Amino acid sequence: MTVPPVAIIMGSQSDWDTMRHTAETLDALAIAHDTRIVSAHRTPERLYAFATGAKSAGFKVIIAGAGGAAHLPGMTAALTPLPVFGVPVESHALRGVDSLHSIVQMPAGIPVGTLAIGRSGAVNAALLAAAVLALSDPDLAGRLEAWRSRQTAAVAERPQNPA
Ligand SMILES: Nc1c(C(=O)O)ncn1[C@@H]1O[C@H](COP(=O)(O)O)[C@@H](O)[C@H]1O
Repeated sequence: MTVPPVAIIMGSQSDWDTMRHTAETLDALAIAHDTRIVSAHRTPERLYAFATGAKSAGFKVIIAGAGGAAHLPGMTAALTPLPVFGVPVESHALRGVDSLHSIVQMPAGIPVGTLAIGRSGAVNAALLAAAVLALSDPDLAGRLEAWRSRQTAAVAERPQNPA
């Protein structure tokens, strides 16, 4: 079985509402991906097995979404040499600021590329993964360029119903 280039992992089923935007953006770029629930807190052995085996399995980039005390992206980065992008999921109590701070403040030596809180971060994690993969995939580079051109063309010059 061929392993897709991107793994999307998330701490809980409840993160899917955010992380589905990563999956949808990768779909729009025809980038195959795998989605899994992996939690540093609740399923530490699953995390260890996944992260230590991810590179040899054939994954190229890992996108990790988590909320609250969001240790998942950092712990994943500690266990693999692959690039890890972290998406702070918006939490109820602190609106995702806790998630953001947990993911972004990594100690020097173990990087996590941290995106914005919520949907924007989930979309941009996919685009960043696409940009990395496009460095060695000219077809994907073309698809990414076309995606951005469509986005530009979709922005109206004037707002509808201006106040
Ligand atoms: N931050 C983490 C980790 C982790 O970092 O390992 N595992 C679960 N969680 C987060 O807990 C939040 C609440 O989870 P539940 O909705 O299941 O209670 C989720 O946003 C999840 O990412």
